[in-house]
Amino acid sequence: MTNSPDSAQFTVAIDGPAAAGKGTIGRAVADRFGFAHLDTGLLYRAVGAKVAGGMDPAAAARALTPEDLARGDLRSAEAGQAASRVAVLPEVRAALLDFQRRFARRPGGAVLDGRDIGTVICPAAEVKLYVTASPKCGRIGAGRNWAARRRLCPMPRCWPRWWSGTPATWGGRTLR
Ligand SMILES: Nc1ncnc2c1ncn2[C@@H]1O[C@H](COP(=O)(O)OP(=O)(O)O)[C@@H](O)[C@H]1O
Ligand SMILES: Nc1ccn([C@@H]2O[C@H](COP(=O)(O)OP(=O)(O)O)[C@@H](O)[C@H]2O)c(=O)n1
Repeated sequence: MTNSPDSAQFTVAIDGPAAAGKGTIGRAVADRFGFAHLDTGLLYRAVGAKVAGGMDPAAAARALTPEDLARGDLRSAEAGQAASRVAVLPEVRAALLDFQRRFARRPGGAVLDGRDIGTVICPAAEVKLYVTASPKCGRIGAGRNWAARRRLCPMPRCWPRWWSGTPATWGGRTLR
C-alpha cells in the first residue's frame, strides 16, 4: 500500500437487511469519494442467472467477470430467487469471497454492500456501516419484493398497503 491517492486502498463495508438502503448509501459514498461500488447481491444474482442457463454453480461463480454484472435481467424477481438458491452453496460463497476481496482492495478505494461484508468478507475494512430502517421507514422498501417488505416492516397495519399495491410513502411523499 502506498500513500498515493491514486493507488490507496480504502474499503467501506456496508451491511444490513434487504432494502434497508445499503445500495443507496453505497452509491452515494462511492460517488462522493470517487470509490468503486459493488452491490454484492448482484454477484449472487449473476451466478443464479448463469445456473438457470445451465451452468454448474461453482464453475459459474469461479468464472464470474465484472461484465456479467451488467446483464439487464439481474434485478428481476426470478434472478433474486435464483440468487438465494446459489447463495447457500459453500463452494459458490468461497468463489465469490475471492471476487469480493479482490474488489475491496482495488486501488482507489471501494465500497461493498450486502451481507457479512464487515465481518466475513472485509473484516479489516477501514469503515464499517450497518444500515437498518425503522418499521416506519420499512414502507420505503415497498415495491421491491414481498419478502423484503415483510422482513422490513413487522407492523400488521402496514401490510394491507403493500398487499393492495398502495404506493409507498415517506413524510407524505409518494416514493414509488
Ligand atoms: N433514506 C431513504 N429515504 C427514502 N427512500 C430510501 C432511502 N434509502 C433508500 N431508499 C429507497 O428504498 C429502497 C431500497 O433501497 P436500496 O438502497 O436498494 O436497499 P438495499 O441495497 O439495502 O437492498 C429503494 O427504493 C430506495 O430508493
Ligand atoms: N453479500 C450477499 C449478498 C446477497 N446474498 C444473497 O443474494 C440474494 C440477493 O441479494 P440482493 O441484495 O440482490 O437482494 P435482497 O435479498 O437484498 O433484496 C440474497 O437474498 C442472498 O440470498 C448473499 O448471500 N450475500
